[in-house]
Amino acid sequence: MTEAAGTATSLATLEERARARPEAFGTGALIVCESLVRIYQSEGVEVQALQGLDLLVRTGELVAVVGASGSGKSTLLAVLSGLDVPTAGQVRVGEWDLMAMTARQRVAYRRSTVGFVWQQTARNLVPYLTAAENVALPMALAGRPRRARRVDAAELLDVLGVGYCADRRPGQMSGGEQQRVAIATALANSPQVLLADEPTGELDTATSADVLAALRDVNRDLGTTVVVVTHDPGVSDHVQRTVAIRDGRTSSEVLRRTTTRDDGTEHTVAEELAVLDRAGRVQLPREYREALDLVGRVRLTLEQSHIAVHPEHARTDGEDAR
Ligand SMILES: Nc1ncnc2c1ncn2[C@@H]1O[C@H](COP(=O)(O)OP(=O)(O)OP(=O)(O)O)[C@@H](O)[C@H]1O
Repeated sequence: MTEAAGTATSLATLEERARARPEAFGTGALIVCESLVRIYQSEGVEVQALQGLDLLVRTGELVAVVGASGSGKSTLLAVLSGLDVPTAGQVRVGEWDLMAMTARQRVAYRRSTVGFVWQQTARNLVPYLTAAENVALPMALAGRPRRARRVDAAELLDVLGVGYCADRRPGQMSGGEQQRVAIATALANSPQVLLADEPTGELDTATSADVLAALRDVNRDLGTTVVVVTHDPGVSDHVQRTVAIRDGRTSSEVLRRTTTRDDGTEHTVAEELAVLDRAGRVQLPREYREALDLVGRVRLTLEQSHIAVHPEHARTDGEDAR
């Protein structure tokens, strides 16, 4: 082999290796949470609200985040909304590095990039302003001219199906109407991301379904990326992607896909997947652990198409020890 040919070969090999190198975590995602940790100090006791949470959300997705009380859902949303800063990890929304923003950038981020809807209807709307005035308020703060504010506010209320509430104050509307006006208000400055923390927490089942449907409409019709936090596991029946948080980490996801049968009819399939984190950790569902009495150490074997987990004292040649 000539020297030139040898050089060409090694260059090609290097190029191939470079191409094969995995992309950086979160490349192409709108929201990137990587190994997020949030530790609170409360009366001398440390509470780890987030314990290395990874989450990626692409532009245009609607994601529900579910989990038991205390699992870290609200902490995650407070971080994404720019209200709280994690103790460690990386968090990015669009171009914004939320770990490294100045106070001024934080205000700009909260005004332009994200909109929020909270559980408490009273926290979302100013009680002495009408629905139209509430929606127009963030537009005024952003310097939008009065006439444009009026037109855009009316249009947003129509999109949310509450145009008829334009001249009513929050006290003159039902809980569901107030939350839909709150969504319109959160969308006033066309944020890329809408964050909703238990927006249906104070509503009955039927009204909750309406508010979730409104979030779906906003996601589909306006293209806004939506992250909605709820303790209601039933939400996964209404959205395509549900991320479950357990002990401050993403533990599993339910994905719903609509497929078309040969006869043209559509049906939806929901599949629950465990989440493998960046360090290779996966959380085994409690039912599985209890069924096989898995505690402490387990034995892993690599099979051709899967990895098997055996109780420590089981034989791994296909036949369990008695
Ligand atoms: N400001 C704080 N100071 C101390 N501990 C806190 C603080 N905020 C949250 N925590 C603790 O962090 C953990 C996660 O709380 P977080 O509110 O994120 O959970 P959650 O899943 O939203 O719960 P819920 O559904 O009850 O609102 C809990 O143990 C909580 O007590």
